[in-house]
Amino acid sequence: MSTPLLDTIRVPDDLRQLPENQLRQLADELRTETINAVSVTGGHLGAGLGVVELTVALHYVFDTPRDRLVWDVGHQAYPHKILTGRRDRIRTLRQAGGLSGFTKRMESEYDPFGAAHTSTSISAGLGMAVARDLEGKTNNVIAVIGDGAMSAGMAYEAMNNAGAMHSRLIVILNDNDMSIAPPTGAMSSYLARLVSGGTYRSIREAAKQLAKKLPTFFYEKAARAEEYARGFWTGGTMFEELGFYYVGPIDGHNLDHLLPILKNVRDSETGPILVHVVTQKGKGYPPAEASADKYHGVATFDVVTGAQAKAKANAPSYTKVFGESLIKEAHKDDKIVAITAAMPSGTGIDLFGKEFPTRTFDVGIAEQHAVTFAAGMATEGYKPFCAIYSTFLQRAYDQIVHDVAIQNLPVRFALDRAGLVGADGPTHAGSFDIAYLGCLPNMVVMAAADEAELVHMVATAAAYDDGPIAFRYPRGEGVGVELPEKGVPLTIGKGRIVREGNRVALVSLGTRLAESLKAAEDLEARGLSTTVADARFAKPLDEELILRLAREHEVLITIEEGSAGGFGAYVLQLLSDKGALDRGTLKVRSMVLPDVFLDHDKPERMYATAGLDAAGIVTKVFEALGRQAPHKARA
Ligand SMILES: Cc1ncc(C[n+]2csc(CCOP(=O)(O)OP(=O)(O)O)c2C)c(N)n1
Ligand SMILES: CC(=O)[C@@H](O)[C@H](O)COP(=O)(O)O
Ligand SMILES: [Mg+2]
Repeated sequence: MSTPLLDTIRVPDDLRQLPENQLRQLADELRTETINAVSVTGGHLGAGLGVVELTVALHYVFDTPRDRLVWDVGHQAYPHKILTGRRDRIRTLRQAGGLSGFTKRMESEYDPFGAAHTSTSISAGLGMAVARDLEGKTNNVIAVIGDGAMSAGMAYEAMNNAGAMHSRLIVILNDNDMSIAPPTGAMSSYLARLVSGGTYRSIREAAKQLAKKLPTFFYEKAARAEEYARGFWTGGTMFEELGFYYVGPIDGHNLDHLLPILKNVRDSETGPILVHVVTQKGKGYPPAEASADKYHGVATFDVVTGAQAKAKANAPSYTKVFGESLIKEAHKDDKIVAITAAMPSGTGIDLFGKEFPTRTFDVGIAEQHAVTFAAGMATEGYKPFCAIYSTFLQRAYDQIVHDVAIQNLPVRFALDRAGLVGADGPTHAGSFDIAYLGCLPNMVVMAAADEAELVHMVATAAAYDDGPIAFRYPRGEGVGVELPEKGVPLTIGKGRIVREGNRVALVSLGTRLAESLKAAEDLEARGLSTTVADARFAKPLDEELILRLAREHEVLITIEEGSAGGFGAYVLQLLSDKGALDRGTLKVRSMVLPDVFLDHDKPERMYATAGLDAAGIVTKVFEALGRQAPHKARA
């Protein structure tokens, strides 16, 4: 479909020149362009489609970028990117060197705040609003937050603060009654009651709501624009109790409603204001409307049929292996329960939930609560498996330290998306968990080298009752090894030798094992006999194994999919504490992710950039030996 009107818009200033009656057409073209772009790049689709009209209306009514528009998460900001000077690069979304899939300050002045984790927008917006007040400036600050993101504690901390500050902050609650999965929790039911049966506040009603509170509201004009009348709702909302002016719910796809209300909100002098906008995730694209959860994040797809390109899987995903292993363990032990923070399908807890609905808890986007909730269950003899992406567990660090580790409670942390994740980029990389968990007393930290190892680690965690235990595994499919019939608990703190040599020792933690084995082949062909060990545990370390490898080899290299301060650092500390570095013959190197936030790309290319592939390992060995790599011997 052609996009003649959209073709005339490069930046929002162009959009603001249009007469209002052309905005409907612009929104339709913007929706088409969003669908077409995501069909070739893959990425987050449903959320963006749901805010097309809102995006047009916000840029039309507000003076962006002078007015600050903060999108929560940023996964819904593709239409915003198209309207803000990035249309020419929109088909590079999430590709190497291309646009980020989220808002990013470095990318555009129209992205005043970067995001990707949820529920930060009200805090950031309030900070901007208060800074504006201190500077005596007059620009608007608008935070757009979803109903799912509204389930996180941070959103309430921000509203609590904003309600008392009286700063002129505008919060748009984009309520599509969806998180990634259907939303859970009392807040979700509360919002549903406010929307009650899909009826929206008409312009007249919204006008009355605002006129009561906002002196500048042009009630009569707005009332004339009303298309239909409904009963006037008079109750107070939770948001009003918190100190916000509340207006809504409003049909977020109806520009005739959105525009006058946003204009009035813009022109009011009071605050904070919350505009409750009701939208549909996936709006305007039938396959996405029919299955909002499936079209939250998509692979490339056929626009006509909606069919997504599915790469042929050579092995089950780690996520699925985790979910199925946990089910097996739970059949043997009825104290096992599973907890997810709004990521049931992403973590495989959806599988567990089908088998054990009463032992599955989706607590909403609330990682901090998930961890302390798990701690509480552990005090009563339950065996909680808290399945959280490595990057999102960062949110719950104090809960891990204060509620779990100090009390030595046996909470099991299943850390999916460990290491580099690819298209979601640095905000979603699971880079830090080895460092942030390994430094905690009482904590056991494991990393699976392949999917079979993961099965055993689930069994290990199920059997281990002496304190907290974590195991990490990456995004995507396994390496294709045969899966064991059942998991067998590992001996805590014991690694394994995978290949024996005598000159170089490669000690891998996690799924770099495959690259370590490739590197060992290469080194062997260049005349260096190489041992490869799978450490399995970052904590406690297999001291005996590591000290033996240090004694018996000239070069010892640690390899991990994590930041500095992790496994390599623990090994170095052990070697130095035990005097293994005092002899002067041993050459030790640790291979970790570089001290930069790596931009999105294919994970394997990112690992190559980081030097954490077979070639990088070989290079590191020869660097340690202080010489160039010789040619490989002929086979
Ligand atoms: C801290 C954190 N936890 C989990 C996620 C994963 N996540 C991304 S979007 C999303 C759902 C957000 O729902 P909502 O705010 O309603 O936005 P919608 O997609 O419905 O537009 C979740 C759970 C995240 N990005 N950040
Ligand atoms: C925006 C967000 O945080 C999620 O949608 C995330 O992108 C999902 O990642 P996976 O595709 O790895 O489940
Ligand atoms: Mg939502």
